[in-house]
Amino acid sequence: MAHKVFIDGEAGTTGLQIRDRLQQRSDVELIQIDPARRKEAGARRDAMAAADVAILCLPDGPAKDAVALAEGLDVRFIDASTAHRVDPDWVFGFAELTPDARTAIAGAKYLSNPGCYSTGAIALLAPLVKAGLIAPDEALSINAVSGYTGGGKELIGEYDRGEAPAAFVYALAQKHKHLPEIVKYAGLGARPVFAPSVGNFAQGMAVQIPLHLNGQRNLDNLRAALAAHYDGQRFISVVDAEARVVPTKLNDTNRLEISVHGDAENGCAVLVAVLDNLGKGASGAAVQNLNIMLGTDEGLGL
Ligand SMILES: NC(=O)C1=CN([C@@H]2O[C@H](COP(=O)(O)OP(=O)(O)OC[C@H]3O[C@@H](n4cnc5c(N)ncnc54)[C@H](OP(=O)(O)O)[C@@H]3O)[C@@H](O)[C@H]2O)C=CC1
Ligand SMILES: CC(=O)N[C@@H](CCC(=O)OP(=O)(O)O)C(=O)O
Repeated sequence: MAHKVFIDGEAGTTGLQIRDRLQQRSDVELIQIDPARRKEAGARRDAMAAADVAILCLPDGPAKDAVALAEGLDVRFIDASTAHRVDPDWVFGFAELTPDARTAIAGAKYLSNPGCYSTGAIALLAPLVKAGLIAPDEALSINAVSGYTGGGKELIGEYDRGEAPAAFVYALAQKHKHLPEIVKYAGLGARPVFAPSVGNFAQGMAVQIPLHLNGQRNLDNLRAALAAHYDGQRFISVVDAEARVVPTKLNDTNRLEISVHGDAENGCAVLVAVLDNLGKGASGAAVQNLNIMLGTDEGLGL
């Protein structure tokens, strides 16, 4: 029998991409509501009651409301928003993070999907903190460039109407919503400085972490620790450092690629993660998590 899945926020950027990935599948039946009623509490509760899994592709407030709305229902959640990512009652859906992550995801009733920038930053930092090559309390900085779909319908509208600049840097007040999850899941004891930016391209991102080399921390050891952590993973790999890193390289895939750049003589390095903000950074990861929760092949539809 097909698994019943309701995408709350199906008309949004993340929701549409999840729907595209699921609607061809015979093992999944999408529960849909009349678009005109898509924000009505009653219609949404009925849809959640009929579903095995509800995928929330909503802003944070409505995502919290949706969980409250489902009180008493036998439905599992995947929340694509930031609302529950550091909530201890929710499983953080990053399958490649730890050896037992997939077991936790498979058994989750409440699962939060990682943020796009966070996916890149945590993918780079967590293995290196664990390997002792980055101290948890080290003063770190993270730079990133994202396609504009990361800003949802509102920012997409600005670019579509020609009202947005070719590129901009933002969130410099250090209150970006991804910082708490980066600190928690990378295993940091101090908040990194985060400077994201947006460019005039729809999808794709590159997350960069500059590092000074020292003692054990050389380019080979950094690369070896990351390669060992992701050895055998289907969607994350360590690749050669190219002169140009192109943020759109992995668009329309669920992949994330890591490269280690730098110069031993100068003692400086930059770690880079490339991913599609709508792929491994959102909708692809949500489908990967759904597959693990349903006990099907992790890469189905990806
Ligand atoms: N875009 C990205 O790269 C990523 C997004 N996310 C997260 O996913 C979530 C969705 O983001 P995104 O798809 O980009 O956003 P969009 O703005 O594209 O879509 C949000 C959708 O939610 C709907 N919505 C808003 N309020 C309500 C409500 N009260 N009840 C029901 N539906 C509502 C909107 O309806 P309407 O159609 O009327 O506007 C819209 O369809 C957010 O929490 C975002 O942070 C996570 C990772 C990456
Ligand atoms: C380009 C852009 O605006 N990006 C968004 C992050 C993407 C997103 O919505 O992230 P989560 O839902 O994963 O937290 C931002 O910086 O707020």
